[in-house]
Amino acid sequence: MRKPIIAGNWKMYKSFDEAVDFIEEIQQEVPSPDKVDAVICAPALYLPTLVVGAEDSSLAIGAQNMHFEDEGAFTGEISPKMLSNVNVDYVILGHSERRELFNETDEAINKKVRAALNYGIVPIICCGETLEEREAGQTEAKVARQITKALKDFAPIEVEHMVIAYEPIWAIGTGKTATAEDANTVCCAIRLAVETLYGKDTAEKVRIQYGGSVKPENIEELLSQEHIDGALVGGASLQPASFMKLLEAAANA
Ligand SMILES: O=C[C@H](O)COP(=O)(O)O
Repeated sequence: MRKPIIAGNWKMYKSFDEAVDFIEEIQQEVPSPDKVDAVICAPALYLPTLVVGAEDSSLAIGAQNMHFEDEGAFTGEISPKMLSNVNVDYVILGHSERRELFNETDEAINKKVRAALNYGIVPIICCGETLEEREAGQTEAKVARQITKALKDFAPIEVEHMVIAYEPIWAIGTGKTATAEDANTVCCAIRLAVETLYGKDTAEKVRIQYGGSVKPENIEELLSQEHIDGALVGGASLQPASFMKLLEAAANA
């Protein structure tokens, strides 16, 4: 059985003080890493402070994006080497907001995944379809294409430790969730895409999260699905109480 992983994506929300208070409030309550991996992906500016704030707890801290180069003339960017210097454990890559608003390509995401692994940072690789693509019956082909490109040229042992997040774009921040069965079907298609590239053993080990209006009310049903191993959570990760409920549901799944 794959261990569940719940990752909060704070996006561009929270003041510095709110972020510090959140970590302080939950850090001793986070369930054991034997049961669930708990991650908060915070704005880059706050990462070093939050890593220190969470260091005696089971909570890991992640970034929401990074460049693929170690260093260089890339104004405004943050490198995997920099994230590693401040002991960041995870990074979200290829979120639909970055793909759509900042023109991130599959090729760049593939390079970022490579760079994250080079520094021992676990990538959370996002994929998902628009409403138009869903209505045109293109969902599974779209996510398989995104994952095939993002996972190009790795060793199976590297792929096992990656996390994939299936996030239908129409479900993000809208209150609309894919049904648990539909989400499971797409996560199964993603696992098959991984199997095609790296074989069944590897595909069985990769953890696949669902994301898109996940909240305490729907997490149990989502986690009860065979191919859903956790959640990437926006809105419901912003309040300590709702984030803790998601962690508890995953720890007891
Ligand atoms: O990365 C998180 C997703 O974009 C989901 O956001 P949401 O839970 O607010 O729908």
